[in-house]
Amino acid sequence: MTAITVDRLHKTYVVPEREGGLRAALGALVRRRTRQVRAVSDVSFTIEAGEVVGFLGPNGAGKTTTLKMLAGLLHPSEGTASVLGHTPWQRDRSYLARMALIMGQRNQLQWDIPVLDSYRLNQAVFRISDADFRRRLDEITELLELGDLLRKPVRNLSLGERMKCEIAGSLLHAPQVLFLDEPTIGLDVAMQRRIRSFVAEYNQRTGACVMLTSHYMADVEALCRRVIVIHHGRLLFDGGLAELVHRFATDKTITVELEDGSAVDDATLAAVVEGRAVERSLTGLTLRVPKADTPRVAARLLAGLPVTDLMIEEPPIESVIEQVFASPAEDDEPAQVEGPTADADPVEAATSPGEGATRG
Ligand SMILES: Nc1ncnc2c1ncn2[C@@H]1O[C@H](COP(=O)(O)OP(=O)(O)OP(=O)(O)O)[C@@H](O)[C@H]1O
Repeated sequence: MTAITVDRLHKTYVVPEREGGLRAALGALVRRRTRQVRAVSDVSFTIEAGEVVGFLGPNGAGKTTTLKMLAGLLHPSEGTASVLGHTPWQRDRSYLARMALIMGQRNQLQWDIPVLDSYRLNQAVFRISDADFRRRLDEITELLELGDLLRKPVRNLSLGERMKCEIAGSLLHAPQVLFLDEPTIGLDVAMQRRIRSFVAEYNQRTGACVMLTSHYMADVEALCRRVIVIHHGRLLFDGGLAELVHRFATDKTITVELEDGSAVDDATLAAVVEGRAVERSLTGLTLRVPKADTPRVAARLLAGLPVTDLMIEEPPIESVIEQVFASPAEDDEPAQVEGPTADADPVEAATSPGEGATRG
């Protein structure tokens, strides 16, 4: 069953443009200049129920804007989307009760009151029965090891503790679609791992569909078999993680172990690798070669050096992604227009009972 359908979605922000100085400020009162920032351009994809999909792109690619549209916080400029059969920006109460947007850099919980009190607030907002609330809270408390944290005011929690409590609070209404925007940002490696395994567990237990943005490739590798990559607002790739590496990786890494790594002199090594850059280690060496040259270079290494072991690998996902993101913009020059300054998006500015779980 398809959970999310996005069809030719566009979002252009209209932002006021002001020059410094009194003269410009006075001029702006009668004649305002605005600039259009194209954040999302013609993006289409579908996601099936139960899928966990990585939503990748460099800073400013349009990920958060897309997630905000799907969570109903922003109206698109053009295009349509359907999530669980709802049009997100219509903000039906029944839709808000079935999804959650969790942003690593935003707070949902009330700063000065104990975590549990914020959860009680969510219970009232989402009309969760006492029995369901207790059962879900017990389950999540155990999985995330929340323990005593529930009684502490949020301001006394560490970043990692707060993030665990934020995630737990956003799941008490048992959403079927999760939009996770950098849920592990700034957390130490152990906490990242804990959150990752919790998301995997939640997905397996409930069959919820998850869209995840993260700059940590470990999150993506652990959770997502499929990735959607956007760049400059446009969809660049939609497919398997392995396929992404295969399609975009131009090089392979060859690592060899040598009988006595340090004994190979520079001149011999340079001749064998034909002057390529080589990284030496205590036990051998590593070099990156274009895919097509891999068999020939491997053969030269085996013939020319005292090799005890040889490995050929795809480059790490981080470096493949870096390569993908390095591709130039097609037409991302912001269009300059003159006109009235746009007000804040009415949906984004709105407050409603559902906003407890859909912060922007
Ligand atoms: N409220 C806004 N008003 C004007 N421009 C905006 C607004 N929000 C985002 N943008 C612009 O839209 C583009 C896409 O931003 P968005 O936050 O969606 O990217 P992102 O992929 O989530 O980036 P990051 O990884 O840095 O969070 C950027 O050029 C950004 O400056």
